[in-house]
Amino acid sequence: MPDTPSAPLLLGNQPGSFPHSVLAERHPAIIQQVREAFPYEPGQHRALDELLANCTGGEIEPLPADAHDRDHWETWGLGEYTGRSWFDVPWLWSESWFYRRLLQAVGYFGPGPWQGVDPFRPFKVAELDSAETDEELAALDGLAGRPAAEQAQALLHGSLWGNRADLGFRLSAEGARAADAAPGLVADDSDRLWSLLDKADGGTLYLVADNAGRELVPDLLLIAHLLHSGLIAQAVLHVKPYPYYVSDATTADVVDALRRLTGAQGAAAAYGRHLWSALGDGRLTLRAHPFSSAPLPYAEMPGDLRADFAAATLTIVKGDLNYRRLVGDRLWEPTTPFAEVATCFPGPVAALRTLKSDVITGLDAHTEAALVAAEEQRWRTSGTHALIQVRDVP
Ligand SMILES: O=P(O)(O)OC[C@@]1(O)O[C@H](CO)[C@@H](O)[C@@H]1O
Repeated sequence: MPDTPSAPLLLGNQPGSFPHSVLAERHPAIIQQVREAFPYEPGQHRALDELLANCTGGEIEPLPADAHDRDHWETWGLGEYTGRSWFDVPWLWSESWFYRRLLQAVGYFGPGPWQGVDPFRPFKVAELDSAETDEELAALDGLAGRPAAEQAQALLHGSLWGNRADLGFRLSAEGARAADAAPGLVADDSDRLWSLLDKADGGTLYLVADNAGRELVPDLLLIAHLLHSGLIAQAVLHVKPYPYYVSDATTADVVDALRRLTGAQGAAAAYGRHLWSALGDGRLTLRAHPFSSAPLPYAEMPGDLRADFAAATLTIVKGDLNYRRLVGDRLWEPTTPFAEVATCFPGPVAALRTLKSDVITGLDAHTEAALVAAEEQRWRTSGTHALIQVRDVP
């Protein structure tokens, strides 16, 4: 085992830092957006008021004795953190706790009439129904005549940059779009990604999804293309067991995305039908493991999930949060080798992520210097840069 240096864990208790702004500003904004999107009843408004007060100035409270997931949260550190400020526990932990508590406040876990009603659904649906999605789907027809490898690379990039379609991020970073002029890959291991799949010749691709809508659609298109071209024989798609980080994909979002594809025209509809039948005949499988919305890094994944990922030819891990969970939610030196900090993962893994938090590894010194010279530290959180990083040996 290489002697990997460690780095400070990210907490939310430094005013002016990105994690602090998420806890102090983004979470209240999300509560407001959700409140405005639904005709909630008085009990839900009261619970949202309480959550707002608690998440900004209160202490972490225990779950009700009969909460269905109390045992999970006890295992994940709730006992240890109860009574502490949300700002003083690991940032990764307090963010997940926020979504767990928000769902509780709106009655998502029931019992009752609001059980299972996704508080983020209106935002996800609006995005899926948008003109931008129409344009992206129509563009597939132009790709259809190109060589398979070129199509695959274009769809990989679609999946990568689709990660900018993050509704929670946009709530507090509307200005980020203005920096469109200088997007760029800060690390690109895509050749290694393709060579892993090529070598397996009909292997199994796992994809750990991130956001629904305009990220999930290109993720699904990538999977459809790789299945159709025969580069992979099977795919496994990990989604969240419940609504999370505003736009994270659940099974319901996969169904919505597939219906959107099959209801489109041309190549998009063909891909949609292909995925529909792949689900029916077992070539595409869905998973919604409880640990997918756990407040912990992948280093702490349970044995059953570890065994599942170990079966993959390659696992593509999408998005910023999954990256934080993969390498550890720490302020690494940007040149820390990715392969050293992703050792927790039980098989070949590729991270596809746009940069939306301070966590970064695997940069070469020249790239880091160029980013700092151009943008000071803004490149870390602006969502205008992206990476493809691969660790190919377990
Ligand atoms: O995982 P995703 O959807 O790419 O990004 C999630 C995100 O918006 O949320 C976190 C802050 O709340 C950051 O890690 C990141 O900016």
